[in-house]
Amino acid sequence: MKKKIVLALGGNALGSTLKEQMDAVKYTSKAIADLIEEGYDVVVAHGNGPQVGMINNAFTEYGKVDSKFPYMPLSMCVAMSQAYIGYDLQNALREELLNRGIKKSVTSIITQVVVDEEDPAFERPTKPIGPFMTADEAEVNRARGMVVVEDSGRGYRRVVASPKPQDIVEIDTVKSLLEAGEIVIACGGGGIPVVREGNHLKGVGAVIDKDFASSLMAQKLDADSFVVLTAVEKVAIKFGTPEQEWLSELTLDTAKKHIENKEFAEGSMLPKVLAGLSFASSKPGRKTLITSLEKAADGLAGKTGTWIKS
Ligand SMILES: Nc1ncnc2c1ncn2[C@@H]1O[C@H](COP(=O)(O)OP(=O)(O)O)[C@@H](O)[C@H]1O
Ligand SMILES: NC(=O)OP(=O)(O)O
Repeated sequence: MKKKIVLALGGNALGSTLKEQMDAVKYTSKAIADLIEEGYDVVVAHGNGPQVGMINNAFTEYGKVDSKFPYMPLSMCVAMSQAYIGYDLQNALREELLNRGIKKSVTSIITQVVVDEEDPAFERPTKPIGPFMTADEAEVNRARGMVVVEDSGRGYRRVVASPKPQDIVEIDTVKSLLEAGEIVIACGGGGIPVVREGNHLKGVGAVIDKDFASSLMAQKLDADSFVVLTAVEKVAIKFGTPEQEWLSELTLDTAKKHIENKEFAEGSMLPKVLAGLSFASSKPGRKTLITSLEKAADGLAGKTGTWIKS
């Protein structure tokens, strides 16, 4: 039987600017097409931090030129980022598959993800979006009402609320397309954050973490494996120190111990490990792989990467 996998693509698979994105998606599509050729049924999710920040900044700047222009909600900017990235990614993947003689349609689904309006994350913005800033630019933007934090010595970045995903509105559509043998791109940028108001879905100002949203999607699709693709081949403890130790496997217990010891950086590796743990512990037999895009096929073949198993 074919194996179902959900891939979560990190920032290095997409680039930050349009030129970088157009180049990166070609490269990324080759790695995804390799997995499709190997016989995996694939659903792809992706991040949007740089892109959603760029879109939001563009509307803010335009608002200064045209005072009649209405405020553009962050939820709408997430929707735009899904289309902006999905358009390039689905075309690159479609072309790569055709070049290999594989005829499969690739579809990006505008995906809404339900969050809890009472989620404490709304009171404590943590998700970095947009470009890095200098200390002076950070001050100017703080005066405009943005929350800006210093990011691990790399500069300053705007942060926004990042509530936990509770439900995926379009999950049945994703399931149907997957069962029909199509390649689906869904939960882009963690999904458009919405809250339910009866039959109405109201967009809210936040950016959901794509690792948490794609872990939830993998659980709802009953995927065999959840695969988090980032810039490192494995997860490490004592990361970035001379004692750094790459890990091939994390059990639920060892992962919890390393989390308590603060081995995984908040805002980068920690959400990946937590999202991976959530999938691996949701049903016996489910496994999460964290590795790089280049090593995805080797990782799935059990040759590398960090596997999280229950
Ligand atoms: N313990 C760790 N093990 C491995 N990488 C880590 C660790 N802590 C932090 N990192 C860093 O986290 C990065 C992944 O986070 P990030 O770049 O935010 O993800 P994304 O690929 O989704 O954009 C890795 O490339 C690495 O530089
Ligand atoms: N939404 C999201 O998690 O984006 P990044 O992966 O780019 O941070």
